[in-house]
Amino acid sequence: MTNVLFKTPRLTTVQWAPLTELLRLLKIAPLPRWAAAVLIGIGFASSLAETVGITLVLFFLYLTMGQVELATSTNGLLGDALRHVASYFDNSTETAAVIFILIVARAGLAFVHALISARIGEQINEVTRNRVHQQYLSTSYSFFQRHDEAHLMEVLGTETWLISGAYSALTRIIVSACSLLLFAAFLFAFSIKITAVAFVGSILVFTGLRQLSRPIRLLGGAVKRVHQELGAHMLRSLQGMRTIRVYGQEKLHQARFEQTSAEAREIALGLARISALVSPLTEVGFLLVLCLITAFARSWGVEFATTLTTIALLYRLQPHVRDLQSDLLHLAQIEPQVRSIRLMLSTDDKAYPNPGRYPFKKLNRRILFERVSFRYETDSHPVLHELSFEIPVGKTTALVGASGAGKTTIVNLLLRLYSACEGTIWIDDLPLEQVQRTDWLSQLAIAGQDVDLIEGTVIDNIRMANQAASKQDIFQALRLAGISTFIDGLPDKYETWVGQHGLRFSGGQRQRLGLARAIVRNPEFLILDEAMSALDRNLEESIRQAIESRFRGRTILLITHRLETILGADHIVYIGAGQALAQGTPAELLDDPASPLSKELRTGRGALGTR
Ligand SMILES: Nc1ncnc2c1ncn2[C@@H]1O[C@H](COP(=O)(O)OP(=O)(O)OP(=O)(O)O)[C@@H](O)[C@H]1O
Repeated sequence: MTNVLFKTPRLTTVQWAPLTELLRLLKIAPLPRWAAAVLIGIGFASSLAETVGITLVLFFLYLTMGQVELATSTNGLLGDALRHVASYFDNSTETAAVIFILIVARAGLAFVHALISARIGEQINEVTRNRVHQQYLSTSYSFFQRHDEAHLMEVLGTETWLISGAYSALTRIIVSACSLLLFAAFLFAFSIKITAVAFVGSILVFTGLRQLSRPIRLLGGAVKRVHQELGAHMLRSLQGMRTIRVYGQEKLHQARFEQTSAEAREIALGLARISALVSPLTEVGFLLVLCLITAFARSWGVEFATTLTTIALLYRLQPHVRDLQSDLLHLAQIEPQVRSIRLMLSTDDKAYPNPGRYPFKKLNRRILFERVSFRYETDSHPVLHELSFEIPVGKTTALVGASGAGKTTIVNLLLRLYSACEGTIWIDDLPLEQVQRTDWLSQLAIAGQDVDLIEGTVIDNIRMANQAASKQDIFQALRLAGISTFIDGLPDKYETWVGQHGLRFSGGQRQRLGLARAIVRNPEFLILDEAMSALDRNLEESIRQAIESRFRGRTILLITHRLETILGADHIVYIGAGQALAQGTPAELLDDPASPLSKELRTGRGALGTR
């Protein structure tokens, strides 16, 4: 990913790459149809008001200096235009009034342009933000394994906000381009020769300034990288706060943060230095062009009025060229961010979970794994290899096996976080992938060893599993999970704020919150993946009994290393090296001297599969 983002396109494409990139992004987050036409129209009208205004200002000067005769005797279109103007206005007050109206009109148009541009820009920001967020929630779960959190935060939290700026720059580029065209048309009509000199000179200035685009783009890429690194440092410090302090790593982490922070400052300064060059270089470049024009005009004997008008127009043209350059450079600077948003929004390189076709009401007979193989990465070793076993409905099945045998992976497949690479998981008579995902998940709940607590209150955390749960349901679930007394004793009780890691709760309390969360869903199929591993035996036993009586007749999948729990199950599946090595009732497995369960029992362990 990082390589793709910072890969530098061929030099020939570098100049216009930022514009192309933005236009490609805008296709994904489309503009209202009328926007471009209206903005170009306003830009054009504004330029027209400006060019006509300049011509009138010149006429006004001739008028006040008593030089109208001389000016209107000029040949060519300028003479025609001035004669035309002279036939309308014979006093300076009227001319000044029209100039004033034109200036006000231009200012009004600029205001309307800014309003529309801001409105559409914010709309694009919003659409982009929402789509990136939606992308995070809808792409395959494995997508997140390949991207670091800092990058995902940077794209959603920072980069999506840059799009309105990019869009405003684009609209200003359109307006500046309109102005340039109109100025060029006026100049061309007044004097072809001078326009040719101005054109060649402007192209040289423009090309010279465009050379800044490459370093700016590279620095823009560096900004992205350094921001991402800063984000990674921040996440590390916040998420690893306890570890950093426990191991006394504060100085080291502060030093690393400061180093990246200093790098960010240097890059920002580099950008500021290059951007600051635009204005003086444009001014000097245009001054040279004006000198050239004056020299050529003299040697070609061009009339004074024509020379003066073209110079005035060219002088007014200069800010437009400068703005155009600044906006193009701004786009070049944020191109890496625009590209990263586009790549994030692109659906071509991403997989999406299959929503499934068939509605699903109730699990009736069994869940069957049939020769299921799975690997996390395409080229990695399979974690599950032609695994076959059954989870009978309405019973408690214990999944046993050594650490790393693949038990949680089986749960991940059942939760449809991943899909089997080969083989089929049957839900009664339907392959799991074909069952409507939302229907299937509505029947399911999981409590695990590590509980994903979110920023929010205790109630918010429990409601993650069931938004419709009443407070009464939540209290009952917490009671069943054996944590209600503790919560009742907290100053804010159920409104107590639970941080991301729930660090104010002990490991066992966090697990019980996770259990309450699963219980409140009232599932037909409950998965307990080492969900009580942090509890003492007595507490585990009492909660397990409470859960069993509450969910009697429903399907429970239990992953545990505790022997008593395993022996209390209706059905046991023993997993080893990604395969089911044995399965049956506890009695069947204990009676079979070859079964791994009876072998382990003979070794006299109190816990199974811990090797
Ligand atoms: N997201 C992942 N990406 C790559 N490999 C993974 C991922 N999750 C698990 N694995 C690998 O898959 C194998 C099985 O892991 P799994 O968590 O399913 O084992 P487990 O039987 O639940 O172990 P434990 O009892 O220790 O929880 C391990 O070798 C592990 O490294």
